[in-house]
Parts: sequence; structure tokens; C-alpha cells
Amino acid sequence: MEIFGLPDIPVPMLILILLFFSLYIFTAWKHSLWRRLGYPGPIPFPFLGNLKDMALKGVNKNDQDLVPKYGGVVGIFNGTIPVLLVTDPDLIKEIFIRESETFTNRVVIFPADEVLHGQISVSEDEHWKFIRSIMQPTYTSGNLKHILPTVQKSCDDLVNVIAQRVAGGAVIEMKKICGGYTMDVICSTAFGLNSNSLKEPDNDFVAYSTGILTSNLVRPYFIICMVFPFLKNVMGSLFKVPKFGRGVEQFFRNVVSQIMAERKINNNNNFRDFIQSMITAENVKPKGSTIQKDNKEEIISAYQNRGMTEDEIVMNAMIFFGAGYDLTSNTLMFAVYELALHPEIQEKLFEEINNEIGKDAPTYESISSLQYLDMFLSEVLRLHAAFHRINRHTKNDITVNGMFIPKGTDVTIPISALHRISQNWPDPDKFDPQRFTQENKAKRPMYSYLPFGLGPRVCVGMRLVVMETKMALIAMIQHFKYCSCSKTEIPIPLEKGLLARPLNGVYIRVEKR
Ligand code: HEM
Repeated sequence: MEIFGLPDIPVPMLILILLFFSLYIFTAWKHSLWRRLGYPGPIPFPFLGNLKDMALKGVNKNDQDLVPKYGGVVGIFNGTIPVLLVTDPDLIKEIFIRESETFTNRVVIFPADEVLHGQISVSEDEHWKFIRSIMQPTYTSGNLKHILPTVQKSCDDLVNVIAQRVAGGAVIEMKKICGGYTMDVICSTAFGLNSNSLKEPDNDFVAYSTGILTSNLVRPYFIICMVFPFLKNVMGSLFKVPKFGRGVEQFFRNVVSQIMAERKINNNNNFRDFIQSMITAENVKPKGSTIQKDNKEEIISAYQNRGMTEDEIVMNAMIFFGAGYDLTSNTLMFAVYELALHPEIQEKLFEEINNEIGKDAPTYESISSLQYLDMFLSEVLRLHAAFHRINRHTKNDITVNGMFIPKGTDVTIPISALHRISQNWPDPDKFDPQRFTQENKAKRPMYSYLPFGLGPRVCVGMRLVVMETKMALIAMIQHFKYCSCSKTEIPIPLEKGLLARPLNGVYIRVEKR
């Protein structure tokens, strides 16, 4: 075909060129949204939006550059999905708390099938409320007191394993040690299982749990879903991309059904853990999983009558395994890293522990009396928050504090940037537990520190994490000293994805006290 006297262009080629230009114009129009609304932000790259910077710099570095440059609300694009990075405390409160009925759900960029929709972090609206109501009571203070001796048993194992490695002043890669501990804790406290991961750090529990939490957004499949969200469902049907790493789902299906079968055979109702709550809420007579009702209360009560399905139980058990192992061990690793880099802080912690509890195991009450330990862990979670970002999907057009937020916007709190805003955190990259004295905390606005998120979707495991990390640190500081060595990387390089994970592990020299 000849156009305007140009050489012949084959028809298929012409169609491709037209398609490309149509898509270009479509994405360029999408990318003009924040400019049209007057929200500041970097210029988006054709098609990819601002994904390129995120991929090159990493999510945390990208956000830490954008927030000081553009302020409390920054308009960017993940592909063509409009994203508002919000660090303004008043807006955070309005969106994540007061207007949580509009901002109930997370943004799910990939095609999630019905099974994955049963997982609390992906589930939506009344379905999420139902699942949350069952998982929420897992870590009440009564339950935490009940599991404390079990956690202490893992602390004793932790000390023994380190002691074996330390003879002769060892340099230890901390992920295996910290991961072994957190895996043992989550298995014993949530599932009544002995995973023995401290002693066998390469066992199946550890290997498969590593593949549960997705961190890297910049993968071709995700990028197509973000650039052309309308293709999400088509992509889901065309490519059966596994929800998790190879074999991961099947492994946990087997584990969960085995534990549940054993508990049912033994008819033992004395357990008060996560898996027992699931058994109690289980749908024993399948009544179909789709709930169709108009009224919100009716929908919730229909879910309650239906109970938890097998898929829901497995998916939510996997969140416990994944977060319990991975996120918590990263936090403990970063804590040991900061101990090694700050000998004076380490000695202050030792003195506090020695004065309050000596060489004994802590009680629930004595853990709370260790104020400097609390300040130390808070500072670890500020500088090394497990998630660099948390988000909510905007269900419908809404105006919040005079700001128009269109339906479909991904409202994101860039946690790593929020935790480094210099007005609230002077000299933000410095590790300084003094930021968390009562006096200093009172000087900062609420919602300037959110390691566990906020509002109705705040982290379910928060209280367990704080207790088990403090207990591990108490045991580790009571018995050993931690120092940096030639293999300790300063500053520590991180993976570029959504989770704060050290890129090359954490190597620390450990000595007996
Ligand atoms: C250092 C460890 C951990 C950190 C820093 C952490 C942090 C977070 C954050 C920031 C969120 C998102 C909250 C929001 O969107 O507002 C979250 C959600 C969640 N966390 Fe954690 N978490 C940790 C460990 C755990 C553990 C051990 C468990 C379970 C035993 C757990 C269970 C959950 C669940 C179920 C959700 C989803 C809640 C919902 O959607 O309703 N987390 N966590």
C-alpha cells in the first residue's frame, strides 16, 4: 500500500505501525493525568511511566530521591497505572484510616485467580473482612503469653547453634541463623510443628518459604500488566504463570493438610494457634465458594456461614510461613548488623539486659521493661522497614482534604522515604535509637513512622514480630558480642524490589562474652 507517495508498506506492517501509534497516544494521554490535575512528579517515560528509574535505582532509592524533591504528594506511573506517593501525615490519616471504605483493597497488578484471592493480603472488601476477622485474634496478649515458653525454647536453640559456630571467633552469615530461628518460631507457634530449621538451615520449610513473597516488580510479565492493565485478565488466561516459585504451593498444601488431619484424628482442641483457628472456621460441608449478595452485612454473614475453604486456609497459612520466616529474619539480621556497627549501643543494650534480667530468660513483663531495647528495635525498623511501599487501590473518584483522587489510582506510602524525611528524622541515615525516647516521639507527627502499616489492614503479625525479635536479641546479647569484619558491607547493598532484603547476605564476626 502506498501512502503519501512513500514506498510500499506491507499491510501487516502498516497495521502494526498504526497499532503502535494508537497505543503510544493512549499511554501518553494516561501519562498526562497528574499534569492535568496539577500534582508534581517526574516526567513519565513513554509506555513504562516511571518504572525505568525504579528498576535502575531500586524501589527504596527511587522513592528516597522523589519525596524530598517533590514533597508530600508525588504523581508517578507504574506503567500506565497512576500512583500517588503520599507522605503528608494528614493525607495518610484521611486515606488509610478515615476513608478506608474507599481505600479498602490493595493494588493487585498481576492477574490473581480465585485461589489467590482467598489470601488475606490480596482479598477484597467483605471477603477480606471475613478472613481478617478470623486471623486478627491470632496474636492477642493472652496468646503471646501462652506461646512465650515455646519462643524461649527457640532462643535457647539459637544460642546453642551460634555457640557451636563461634568456637574460634567465627564470621557468620546471619541469614541462615536468623532464618532458622524465625522459621522455628513461626512453625511451632502458629502450626504446632517442629521444623528444626536452626539445626537444618537448608530444609524444605526454609527453601520453599523463600519463594512465597514476591519482591521484584520489574519482570516482563508484570510490566505488560502495568503498561496495559486492560490485558491483565487476557494475560492471566494465556499464560498460566505460577503464583509462587516451583513446587511451593504444593509443598504447603501437603504440610497444611497433614497438620489438619492429625489434629482432627487426635481431636485435640487444646491448641490456641493459627492453624486451630483455621480448623474451627473451616467449611466442613462444601457449599460453593462464590457469595453473591447485595448488602454488605448479608455478604459477611454468608461468608461466616460458609466458613473458610481449603484454598483459603492454605493461602493464608502460606502468608504466615512467608512473613514469619522471611520478613522477620531480615529484621533480626538488620538488628545484628546495627549492633556490629555500633559497639557503644551494643554495650548499652547489654547493660540494660544485665541489670533488668541478668542471664535469665525474660518474662512477658520483663520484655516490656527493657526500654532501650524497644528504642533500638524501633530504630532498626525505621531504617530497615521490611516493606519499602504499602498501597491501597482507589475504588471510586474521591476528594480528600481538597485533593481529587481518581478511581483506579494506586495510593502508596513509600515507607523507606517516609522514614527518612529530614524534618522528622534529622540526619536520617544515621542509626540513632535516641529518636525513640518518649520526648522525641512526641515531637513527631503521627503517621511519620509506619513499619507495620496502618488502619484496618495493619500487619497481623506485628505483636509476634516485636516479641520474638526482642527475645532473640536478649538471648543473643546475653551470650555473644557482634563486630563488623572485612566481609561486612557498609553501607549494606539491598535487592531492588519491594522488600528490604540484603543483596549479598550479612557477615558478622561473633565472639563469646
Ligand atoms: C518484621 C516483620 C514484619 C513486618 C515489618 C511486617 C509489615 C507488614 C506491613 C507493612 C503490612 C502491610 C500493612 C498495610 O498495608 O497497612 C503487613 C501486612 C500483613 N502482615 Fe506483616 N509484617 C511482618 C511480619 C509478619 C508476620 C510474622 C505475620 C504473620 C505471622 C504477618 C502477617 C501479615 C498479614 C496477614 C498482613 C496482611 C493484612 C491484611 O491485608 O489485612 N506479618 N505486614
